[in-house]
Amino acid sequence: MLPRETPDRAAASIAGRATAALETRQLSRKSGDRILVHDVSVAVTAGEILAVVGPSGAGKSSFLRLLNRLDEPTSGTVLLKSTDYRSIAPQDLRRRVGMVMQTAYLFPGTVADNIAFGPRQRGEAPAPDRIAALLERVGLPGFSDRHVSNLSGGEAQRVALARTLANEPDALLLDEPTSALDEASVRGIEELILGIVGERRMTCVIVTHNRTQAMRLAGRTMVMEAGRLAAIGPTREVLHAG
Ligand SMILES: Nc1ncnc2c1ncn2[C@@H]1O[C@H](COP(=O)(O)OP(=O)(O)OP(=O)(O)O)[C@@H](O)[C@H]1O
Repeated sequence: MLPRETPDRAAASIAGRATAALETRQLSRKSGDRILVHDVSVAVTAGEILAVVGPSGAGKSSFLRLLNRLDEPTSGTVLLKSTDYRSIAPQDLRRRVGMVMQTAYLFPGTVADNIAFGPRQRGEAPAPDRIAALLERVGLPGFSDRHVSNLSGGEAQRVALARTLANEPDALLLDEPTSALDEASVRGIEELILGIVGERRMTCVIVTHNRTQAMRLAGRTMVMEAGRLAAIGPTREVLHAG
């Protein structure tokens, strides 16, 4: 039996839902008999960073990939600003929910070509000024004409972020975005993430194996174990309890 909700709790839960920019409802994915993600319900608000931590193989990346339908849920769904994401056209969904992976998958060409890619697909080629402004924002002024093969790992991650920002997403999904970088680049990328999420009021979900990174970035943290949500709460409480 479900626990009964008191009127206060019910009101709080309705208020929480009203402000949730991204919400999963009993989100699950199986592959054959294998449970990758099971029954995860969580709501994230605009401007909030939620960290997802847990042991290797716990389903963190699998969970993230469900949030923009890179993989399809077996059951449950995701709401984006209260709209079921299954009713959003895939191209629009990918624009609204940007993703940056551990390694930046840039295609051969210049930095500007990469940043213009998303908008161009929608017939909205961005002006050079706009590309320059995005590059300025990610700390790469003057990089427009650089070929991506000449970028360091940290620079490539900054370009990946700028490419995502060019789509003006509502939500940003980050899968171990700094784990392939040296320590000096890590802090720079973390500051960038904090800055852009705050100023654009984006919703951000970051998978990280690095607990101190979760402390630095995320107000709340959820712990996954064997595909399930094992704990969620303020990062300090959750990680100190673990
Ligand atoms: N498409 C798939 N089919 C079957 N099993 C899969 C598939 N994708 C992932 N898995 C398995 O599901 C489990 C969860 O994988 P996932 O990559 O989501 O975990 P993770 O918590 O992100 O791990 P890590 O921290 O090592 O990256 C793992 O055991 C993985 O081998």
